[in-house]
Amino acid sequence: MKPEDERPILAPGPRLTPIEIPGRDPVPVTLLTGFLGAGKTTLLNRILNGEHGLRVGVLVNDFGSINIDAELVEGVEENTINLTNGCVCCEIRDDLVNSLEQLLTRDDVIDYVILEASGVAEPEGIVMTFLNARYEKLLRLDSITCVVDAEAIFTHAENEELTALKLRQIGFADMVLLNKVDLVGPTHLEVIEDWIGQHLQRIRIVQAQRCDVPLEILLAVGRFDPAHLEAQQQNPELVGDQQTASQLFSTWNYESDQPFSIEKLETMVRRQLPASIYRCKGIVYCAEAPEQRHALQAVGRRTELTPLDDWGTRPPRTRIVAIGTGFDPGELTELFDNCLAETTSNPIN
Ligand SMILES: Nc1nc2c(ncn2[C@@H]2O[C@H](COP(=O)(O)OP(=O)(O)OP(=O)(O)O)[C@@H](O)[C@H]2O)c(=O)[nH]1
Repeated sequence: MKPEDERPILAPGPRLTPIEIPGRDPVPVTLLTGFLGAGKTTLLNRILNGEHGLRVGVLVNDFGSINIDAELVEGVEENTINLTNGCVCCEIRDDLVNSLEQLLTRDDVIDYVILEASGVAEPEGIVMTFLNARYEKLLRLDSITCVVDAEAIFTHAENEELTALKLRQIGFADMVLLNKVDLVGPTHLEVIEDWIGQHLQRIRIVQAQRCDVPLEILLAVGRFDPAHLEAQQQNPELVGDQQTASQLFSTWNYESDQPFSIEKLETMVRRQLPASIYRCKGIVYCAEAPEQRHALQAVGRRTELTPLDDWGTRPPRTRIVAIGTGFDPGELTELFDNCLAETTSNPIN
């Protein structure tokens, strides 16, 4: 392991007095990693809706000033903490630390913690936070599952930094969920498994559609292995010139009280979203169903617009984020503005 002063981004920080709550065992923590849009929230919801009988505390981190993921996590409002506007691996590490402490020192005991990292997060930095001596009596890192999008894993492969980040997310995990197998054929799956095998050894890979795997391989599995972490920290395939998420990615936010036309929005996102946008997601106010919230999901140009619950007492308001590199924010705003229901001139062709 490198000395701490050489790892300004990755070191856990000098918080060395262990926190202890008498009579409480360390709480197991599962870390969900994986690139933007791979299926982490899908997996989180599957776990939360599964039959495990655990009181789960959830930390969700979105990169961008609007945390859409927190709105897409199903049914654990009071135990969900949003970590917004940065990445828990670096920019908002203190928020992660504070939120963890808040969750784990509450009077009403949490049995399990799941952290969904943002899709741009460097996993090592987060792992080092969990391994801080301050938490050795408070939590136990149980496992790190990396979700991989079988369809999009090689998208933008020409961007070496992006590919290196995806590889690090896989390399620091103790299990890979090769997800979205419905979108690719068996040969492509073999190519991905070979690619992972060429760079990394002994990584368990489980194929899945919509992250549908048994809970038994996800929770309380005790898979985290410090020796594997140490080996990966020295693995020449994974070390490299790590940049912070905000150096590598730009975010764009959109908010509006005016309703969208579902049809215009879907068509625009499918046909006109710039290729430099890796991920776009949001909660949408639609003219066709004004009482109901809709979730907009786009990974590349693959798009889903799905109805959620009613707005209820919340004022209807669209909030969308996009993450990518080298796009023109003004152009993006114009594209979305053109999909508002009352806009008559729409350049979509
Ligand atoms: N076809 C298909 N779509 C999937 C599968 N799993 C997830 N999706 C869709 O992929 C999109 C992204 O899924 P999320 O679970 O939000 O991905 P994520 O990793 O949490 O995304 P970020 O948090 O933004 O990085 C959504 O539209 C999902 O419905 C799958 O196995 N097959």
